Amino acid sequence: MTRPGLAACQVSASYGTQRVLDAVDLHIAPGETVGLHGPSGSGKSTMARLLALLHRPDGGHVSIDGTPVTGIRHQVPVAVRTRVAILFQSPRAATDPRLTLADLIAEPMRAIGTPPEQVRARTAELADTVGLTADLLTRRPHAVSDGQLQRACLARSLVHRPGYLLCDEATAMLDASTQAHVAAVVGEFQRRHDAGVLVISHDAALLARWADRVVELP
Ligand SMILES: Nc1ncnc2c1ncn2[C@@H]1O[C@H](COP(=O)(O)OP(=O)(O)OP(=O)(O)O)[C@@H](O)[C@H]1O
Repeated sequence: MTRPGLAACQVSASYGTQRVLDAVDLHIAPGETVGLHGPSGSGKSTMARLLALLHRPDGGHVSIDGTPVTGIRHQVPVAVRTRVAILFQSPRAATDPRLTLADLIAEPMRAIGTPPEQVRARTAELADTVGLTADLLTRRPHAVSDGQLQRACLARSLVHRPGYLLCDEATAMLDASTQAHVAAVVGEFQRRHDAGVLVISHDAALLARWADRVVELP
C-alpha cells in the first residue's frame, strides 16, 4: 500500500560544485504541519523548491501520495503539479508588478484555461477568505502594503486547493497581526481540506506554536 503524503526521498541538490542537500528524507502527511528549521544556508529553501517541483534534484526523487514525480514545472501534468503550492517570503519578488491583485490571484487559473466566469467567482471567494476588499483587488503591487500583497499571494497559492502547502518564511516580513491572519487562513484551509503544510522558519518559537513536529537540517 502506498503511503499518502508529499515526500522527499533521499534527495540531493547542488549549485555548481556546492552540495546543499545530501540524500535527505522528508515526509509531510495529509493534515500534518511539519516545521523545517536549520541554519542559514542549510538548504531549507532548496528543499521547498524541490518539493514544489521547481528544482530538479541531483539524486533521489519527490513523490506525491506514493507516486514518484519525474520532471519539474511544466513537464509535470497539471493535475500533479497543482497538488503542491508554495508561498514565499517576499511577495514582491514573487509577483509580476504589472498585474492587479485580482489578476495575480487569477493567473494560475487562466494558465490552465479555466473559464472566465469560474475565474471571477473563485477570485472573489479567495479574496474574501484572505481579507482583501474589492478596492484592493484593482490595485497593482506598488499600491498595496507587503501584508496585503502577501494575502494575495496566499489566495493565489490556494486557487487549486492544493493537497500540500509549503510556506517558506512566508510570515517573516509581516507584522504580528497579518502574521496571525495568514497562519489562521492556512490553518482553516488545512482543516477543511486535510492539507499537509510545511512551515520553514528561523523562528523556533513560531515553529513550536505552529508545527506538529520539527525537522532540523544540519
Ligand atoms: N540559485 C542559486 N545559485 C547558487 N547557489 C544557490 C542558489 N540558491 C541557493 N544557493 C546556495 O545554496 C545554499 C542553500 O541555500 P538555501 O536558500 O536553500 O538555504 P536556506 O537554509 O533556505 O537559507 P536561509 O535560511 O538563509 O534562507 C546557500 O549556500 C546558497 O547560497
